[in-house]
Amino acid sequence: MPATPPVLLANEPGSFPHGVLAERHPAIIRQVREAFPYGPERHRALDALLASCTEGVVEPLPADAHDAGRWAAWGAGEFAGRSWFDVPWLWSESWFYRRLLHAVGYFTPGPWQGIDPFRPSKSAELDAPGTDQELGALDALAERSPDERERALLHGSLWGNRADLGFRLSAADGDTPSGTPPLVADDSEALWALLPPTGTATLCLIADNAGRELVPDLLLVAHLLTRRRIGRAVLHVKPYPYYVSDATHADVLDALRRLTSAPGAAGAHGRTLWSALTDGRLVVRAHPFSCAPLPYADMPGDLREELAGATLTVLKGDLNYRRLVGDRRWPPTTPFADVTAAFPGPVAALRTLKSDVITGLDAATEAALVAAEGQKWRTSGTHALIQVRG
Ligand SMILES: O=P(O)(O)OC[C@H]1O[C@](O)(CO)[C@@H](O)[C@@H]1O
Repeated sequence: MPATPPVLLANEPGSFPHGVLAERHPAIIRQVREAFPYGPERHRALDALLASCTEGVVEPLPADAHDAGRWAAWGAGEFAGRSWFDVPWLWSESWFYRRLLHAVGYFTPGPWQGIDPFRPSKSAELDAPGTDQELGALDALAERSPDERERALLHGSLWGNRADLGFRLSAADGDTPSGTPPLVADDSEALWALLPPTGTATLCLIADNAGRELVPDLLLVAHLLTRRRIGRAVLHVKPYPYYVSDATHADVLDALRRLTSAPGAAGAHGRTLWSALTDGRLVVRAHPFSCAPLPYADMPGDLREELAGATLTVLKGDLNYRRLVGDRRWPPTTPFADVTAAFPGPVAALRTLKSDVITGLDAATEAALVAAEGQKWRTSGTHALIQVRG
């Protein structure tokens, strides 16, 4: 393995991480302000957060915050007093969402306690007419062979990470603007090989976004249960709202209701999931580490033990990928197996490319991407990967 590069910071103007802190976070604060009729106190707290995250320094959580100790252990003490731009990017992004929840009173006893500031946008996505069309497309899939169906559902889950629920029947479906292949790595055969139809496998699916990503994730789980490629699934979601659209338990219930009220194949999958939840074949977990600003290499013992017992853990999305391989600008040909060696048990990443982090490419693929797009392919979300380490 090449020398380990440093973790990404956001202190280089013009870089992708810098843009996230300098532009995306202020835009998220604007979006949240408009999501609900928050009172003056909440607006003042949002003003203070805006000033802190753009020009200020990391300030510790109030000592009585329920998770002050946890965040202290995760680095809040070490980074206090430093510019948000000078601490690891993964850390400052994660800290932003924790501070945002503080600003809107999510954890504070009172009327705003437990109100997800991102709920309006999550609901709009789930309720959009496009979702009906996409769910309707499942009926046409029923006429395809089981293998084709399975492949389409895997790709639905993969591309759902782009918030683009398309049940693609082939890897070459869709074009990238530069004409390069959408999939930069495809270990799907290895994934299927890990899940033969014996009905005994346990799948841990570490979910990413709610709505139009979570729906195809759930459909994939329903299909795997039905085909007995798995006997049990554990769906890991976030314990509180995070990274705008990350799925919480409430979002799982919303998605499930959307499915069970749909006609045709979507409704049937919804009922499969409902009964799997009630009989324990499907379990939802919200481990605190799911919102940790740390790589999975640092996961606590209880989570490590749980994932070690899974036949396969699937991690969805860009952020989970960054946490899986380390939030570093690896040479793209760094072997995926090497950077995931510390992960307990077989692991698969399903992700569209939305940050600079990438591993496991072959040299020809990297060269073709760079020739066609410079470095844009890393962050544009038009490429995706399926990587597996058995
Ligand atoms: O929803 P995903 O796929 O985890 O993507 C989130 C990505 O968006 C960003 O927050 C900003 O683009 C990245 O930091 C992060 O990796």
